[in-house]
Amino acid sequence: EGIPYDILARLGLWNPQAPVRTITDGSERTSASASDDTESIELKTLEKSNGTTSGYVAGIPSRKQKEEVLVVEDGDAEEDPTTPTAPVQIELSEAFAGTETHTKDKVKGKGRAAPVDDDDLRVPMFPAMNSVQRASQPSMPPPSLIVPGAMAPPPLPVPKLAAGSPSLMPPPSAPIRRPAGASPAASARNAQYRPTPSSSLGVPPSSSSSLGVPQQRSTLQLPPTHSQPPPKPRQKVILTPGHSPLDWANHQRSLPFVPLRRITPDELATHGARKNSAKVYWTVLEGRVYDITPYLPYHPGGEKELLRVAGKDGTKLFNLTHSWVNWDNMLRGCEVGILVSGNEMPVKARVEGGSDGEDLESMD
Ligand code: HEM
Repeated sequence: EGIPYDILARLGLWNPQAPVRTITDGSERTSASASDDTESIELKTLEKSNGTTSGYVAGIPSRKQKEEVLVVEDGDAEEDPTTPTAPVQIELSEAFAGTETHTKDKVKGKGRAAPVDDDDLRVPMFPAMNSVQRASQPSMPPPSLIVPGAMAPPPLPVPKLAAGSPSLMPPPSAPIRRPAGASPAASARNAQYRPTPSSSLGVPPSSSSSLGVPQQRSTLQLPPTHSQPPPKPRQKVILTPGHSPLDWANHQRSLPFVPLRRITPDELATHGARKNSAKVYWTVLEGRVYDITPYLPYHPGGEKELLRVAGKDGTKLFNLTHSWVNWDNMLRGCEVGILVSGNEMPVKARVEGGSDGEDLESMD
């Protein structure tokens, strides 16, 4: 058991040239000093009590002997020699003045032969590795780790953050990717979240174009459709107050009933947008003649658009514009007759040159 003393000697924990060695060799007490005599006496006592000198091997004292001798040096002969106290430090300090001290526990505790083992001696760094104190003295290792004959721990790599360091590449410049269709204002807003090229903490830019990968479109964006031209902007007409569709529905019911009559294209033409002093406008939807004059201020598409069909058949244009509109129901109170050809008119009416006063019931 125990650590070979040659290893202890290499590690500086034991010096064969130290006075301690002469003390343990009881047969060589010829030119001892006063202190040596005292130590020899105590050694004899120990030999008596133990009855053996088994701890002495080739002039190198065993650890137990060292402890006993150290107890003697401590001046307390009755102290338990196995008590883990500081005498070892005293002895080693005297043997190697100016060098590092080691406690007995470190040698004895786990029976290890390497007191410089980092697992046992690892202590928190002070100053810290990246502290200002260490930076001012970069070559000075921690004093608690100095062991004679042992290598100092290699300095931990400290990252160099200084600009221009040849070991570090400069941060790549972040390409500014602007999505298609983004407004300059939106790009300006997003710019504050984009890492600047000078920032070393920014996320490295991922330039997909440099990798040959086509840039992905946003999944929220509708696929482009080139089959149809873009629709024209809707021409919204601001209706005057009190002329909403609901208002028209109420107003239509209040219109007086007009007996339906046969209306020729010539009579229809007299109710057109031009040369109409009466300002009464008629139109035809699927053969039925409607007076659209009261509806003009209610038309969501505006009066101008509605007057395009005044004095003529407006079925085609109506359906091209809004075929979904239920014109039959909307213009029920505005109906004035049915469109007939000139040949369908009675002879009397044709001779008289008009159909005014001829309703459909009288013609039947
Ligand atoms: C002849 C009887 C007509 C009636 C009863 C009528 C009725 C209506 C109605 C109810 C709407 C609203 C449709 C909706 O919001 O979905 C509308 C919108 C419109 N109408 Fe007419 N319309 C008539 C004739 C015309 C004509 C001849 C034109 C012109 C060619 C026209 C042009 C428009 C336009 C452009 C709109 C869209 C207004 C908007 O965008 O809000 N309408 N019309």
